[in-house]
Amino acid sequence: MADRRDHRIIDGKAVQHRLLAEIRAELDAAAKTHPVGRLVSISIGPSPEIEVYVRNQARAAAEAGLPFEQVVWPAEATQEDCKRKIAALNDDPSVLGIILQRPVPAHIHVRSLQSAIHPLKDVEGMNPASIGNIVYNDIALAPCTAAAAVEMVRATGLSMPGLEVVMIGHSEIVGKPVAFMLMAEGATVTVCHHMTRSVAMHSRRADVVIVAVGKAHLIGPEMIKPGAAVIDIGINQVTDAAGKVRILGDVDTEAVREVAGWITPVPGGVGPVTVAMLMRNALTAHRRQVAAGWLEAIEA
Ligand SMILES: Nc1nc(=O)c2c([nH]1)NC[C@@H]1CN(c3ccc(C(=O)N[C@@H](CCC(=O)O)C(=O)O)cc3)C=[N+]21
Repeated sequence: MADRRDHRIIDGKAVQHRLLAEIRAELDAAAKTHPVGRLVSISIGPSPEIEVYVRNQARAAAEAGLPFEQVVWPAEATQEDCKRKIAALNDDPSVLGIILQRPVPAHIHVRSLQSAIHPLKDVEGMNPASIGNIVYNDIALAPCTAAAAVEMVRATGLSMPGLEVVMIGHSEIVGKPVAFMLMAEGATVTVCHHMTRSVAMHSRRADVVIVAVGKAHLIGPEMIKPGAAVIDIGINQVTDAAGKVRILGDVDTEAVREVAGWITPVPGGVGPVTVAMLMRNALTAHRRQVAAGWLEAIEA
């Protein structure tokens, strides 16, 4: 585990607790005027990586004072069953937000279910309306992992206008939203992917390198400009020589931290902040529902 006292390590747990304290204060204030509904976290079928995330969602919701419900639908649920249940959650005023964990079983079309979640309850920011709004710089309900990466760049204190950022990975849930969100802050963003001829040519000139590829220790010290910030979004399960399963990031943290000016560890970096972003999106969804007149004010 990376040494926490090293000032180059951005401590995701510390960022998470700071954000959750802010969210708790704002939720307590919001609950005085309108009832705050519950966040419903849906998984379809069992999946270990989801278990970890949902467990951390429940803990963060408790810390933020947000009502939370975990729902597990059977792996054999049909697309129609799921759509019908999501429609019922959309219409239930006691439900504040809905997140559908990925992966879903192969027979389920996740994009179609994602789009079934009402945009005002889409706390994951994956409804095409939410994703589209990112292009219009309305990034209030952004995908949580992408929002967490942006929060980590903010935590470095680096001035965003003109910042040279290289995003390695171009997924719809991370790479693409991160690029748009940082452009909105004035950064110059280069997006690399598996067809990029030389990733190192780009990463070595970057002030900030963000990586979300899914390959353990893909990024070594030779790919980083001395003093640059390195944001590691990778979550790779690796079985070590002793047969122990470990979580490794896409960055060789111990080697790269000697070159980097800032680095986020895995675990303990972007993961906890992703969970905090989900809670912040829940607060945003509540506010948007109040503004849309969906919730009856509490009589003073
Ligand atoms: N619609 C959807 N959105 C997601 O964002 C999403 C998803 N589905 N499916 C699963 C993956 C995985 N994921 C994690 C987020 C945080 C931690 C996390 O908190 N990790 C801790 C370590 C885990 C622990 O041991 O507590 C850390 O990095 O420090 C883990 C995993 C989000 N995912």
